[in-house]
Amino acid sequence: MEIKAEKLTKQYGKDFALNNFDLQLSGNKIIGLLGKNGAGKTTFMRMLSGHFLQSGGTIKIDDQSPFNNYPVTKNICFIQESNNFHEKFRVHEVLDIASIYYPNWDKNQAKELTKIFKLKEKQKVKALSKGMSSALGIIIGLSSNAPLTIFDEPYIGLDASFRSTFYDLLLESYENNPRMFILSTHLIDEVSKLFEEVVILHEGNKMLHESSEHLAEKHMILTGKKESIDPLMEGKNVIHEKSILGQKSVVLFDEVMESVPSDVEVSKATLQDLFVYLTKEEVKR
Ligand SMILES: Nc1ncnc2c1ncn2[C@@H]1O[C@H](COP(=O)(O)OP(=O)(O)OP(=O)(O)O)[C@@H](O)[C@H]1O
Repeated sequence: MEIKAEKLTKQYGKDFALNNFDLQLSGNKIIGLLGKNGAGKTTFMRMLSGHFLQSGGTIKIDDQSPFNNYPVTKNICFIQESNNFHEKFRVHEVLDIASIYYPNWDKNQAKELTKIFKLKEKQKVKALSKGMSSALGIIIGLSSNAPLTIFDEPYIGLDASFRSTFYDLLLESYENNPRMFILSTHLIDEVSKLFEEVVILHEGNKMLHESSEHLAEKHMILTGKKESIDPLMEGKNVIHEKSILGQKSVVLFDEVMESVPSDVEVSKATLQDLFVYLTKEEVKR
């Protein structure tokens, strides 16, 4: 699966939800799509899923536009934050409809996951709690076996234990049937270990697209006495700094330093922290 967005733009009145957004994704991997509230993540995922048309630019999946194009969209399963399954249906009916839409639907997997998430097949959608409704979306996302499966914060209402079950199942499903997953989340620390690649959207544009490995390599935290740290910061891209009681800690981005003085400690930031530092308003990149 090859995704290519070029100068992708979505405008609402005078406001741009996406503005000349370029992105290329390919291969079977789990990709984290991160961004602050309003960054444009859902807008991008909706266009990727063919739900609506862009105002400008192009979006192609394997060289085809997804909008209104079932041969493309049957291979895309988009699970949204609030699933909006029709209230009059029962759980098994929602699953039956999904099984017709998605050509690679795995009925046994859906049955097993329904048990794991403790959903009753005969229960009506309108009687599902928020967490149960999220679970139903997750069951569809995983059982669809769609070559491109997109989860937009699919865990609303799910408790920590079921969220952890979801992450385990996602990994298991990926290992059994490698495909492209795009996962948009604000709970970055919970899932960062799953991401092979990370995309950060900021104010309707791409701020960063890196493999997790490269992202770890291209930054460093330096901690030590202020006198030792200050000279190391000169001319460097410092995305965060803090000082406590004469001890200073700085985060350098896009910088590789072969060696540091012996009294300076080198460590790595979590993805969550990097995300926060990079998307803070005062950071210039
Ligand atoms: N239907 C709409 N009409 C007008 N503006 C919209 C509409 N949908 C989205 N927007 C605007 O587009 C921008 C991007 O919204 P989007 O939902 O894509 O962001 P997001 O990154 O998914 O945010 P969140 O993390 O809060 O879900 C926001 O400024 C939002 O207000």
